[in-house]
Order: sequence, then structure tokens, then C-alpha cells
Amino acid sequence: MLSDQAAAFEAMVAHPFVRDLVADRLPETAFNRYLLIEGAFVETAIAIFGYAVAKASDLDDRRKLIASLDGLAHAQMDYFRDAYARRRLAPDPELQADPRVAAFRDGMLAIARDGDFADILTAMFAAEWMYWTWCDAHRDAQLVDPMRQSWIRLHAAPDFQAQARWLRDRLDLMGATLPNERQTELVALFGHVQRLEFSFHDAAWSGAA
Ligand SMILES: Cc1ncc(C[n+]2csc(CCO)c2C)c(N)n1
Repeated sequence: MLSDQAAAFEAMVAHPFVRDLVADRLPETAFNRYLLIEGAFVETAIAIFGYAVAKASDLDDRRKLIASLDGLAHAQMDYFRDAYARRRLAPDPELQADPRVAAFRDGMLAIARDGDFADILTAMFAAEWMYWTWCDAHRDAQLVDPMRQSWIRLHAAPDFQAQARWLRDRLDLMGATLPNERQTELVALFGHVQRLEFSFHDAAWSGAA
């Protein structure tokens, strides 16, 4: 998956948003846009994991996903609520309606709604492995804003790595039993998610299209 879709993956981990963030030259307006769309994505992720719980058949998988859901619904939602209050960020419906933001949200949700458990694991693996990769590569970046710094640390931390590895291992196990055509579809889906992610980060980085 990673080698087949290397171009899409590499393009995303080298996105100008990532490049400028880790060089500590991402404008505050861009980071604030990011916080607004990222916080909204947490709600989408809750729905995606909900579909995953419904479509999983193994109790251990379900338990794992339910634990992730709890983290999203509580720690993550509270984190963004507090961040918006501290930074006095008001909701921005126009930003959420940006076609690049909408494409990511609706595209990820469509995978979870219309796909099977392997599709959902693939989409979550694509999103989490990509974050783990770029945050791990820049874990030592020294940023003035402690929130930016801690955001990178969070996604380079052992807990997040463990979750990304769980997705990888679960997918490897399941993928081995799937017909070749199905494996090819999942590899293509991985690339599709990287492109959705690229547009999403474009909207944060460059503002209105
Ligand atoms: C745009 C965007 N894409 C991927 C991640 C990585 N990530 C961190 S938590 C989570 C969902 C629950 O595990 C995902 C996918 C992100 N934060 N934002």
C-alpha cells in the first residue's frame, strides 16, 4: 500500500502546510483555520468510528474502536472546545463549506457509510499513518507556539504510534485473505484518502480558493 501509493503519500507528508508548520513560519491565520477544520473533523471521525463499530464482527476490534471513540468524544472534543475559547475562534461556516474541506469530510464519511470494515480500516490507516509519519519526522521541531509543538508531539507519541500500528497490523492480517482485485481496490483507496488529506491541508494553508 505504502510503496504502491508512495507518490500520493510523500506529497501529503511534504505538503506546504507541514513544511511551513515545522519551519515555524505558518501564519497564525492558517493555523487557526486548521484548528477550526480539524476540530470539525473530530466529529466526522466519531461518525466514521461508529460505522466501524457497526461493521466490525470481532469483539476485540469493537472494544478497540469503542476506546478510540471515547477519546474522540471526550478528550479530543474538549481539547478543541478549550482551544477555540482560549484563542477566541468563532465558528466559520464558510470555511467548513470550502470545497476542499467538504470533499475530505464527505469523502471520508462516504467510505465509512458505503464501504465495508476493510475500507474503513484502510481510510483510518491512511489518515493516521500519514500523521504519525510527518509528526515523527519533525518530533524535535522547536516551535514558539506550545500548542503547535504539543500537537506534533501528540501524533509522534507512543500511544498514537500504537494505534496506527494496530490499524496497519489489522489491515495486513485481513488483506492477506482477500482476493487480489479487492486488495488492489484498497490500495487505490489509500491513495484516494491521501489526496483528500492534501486538499484539506491546502484549505488550511492557503485560505479561500
Ligand atoms: C485531517 C487529519 N487527518 C488525519 C489526522 C490524524 N488523526 C489523528 S486522530 C484521528 C482520528 C482518530 O484516530 C486521525 C485520523 C488528523 N488529525 N487530521
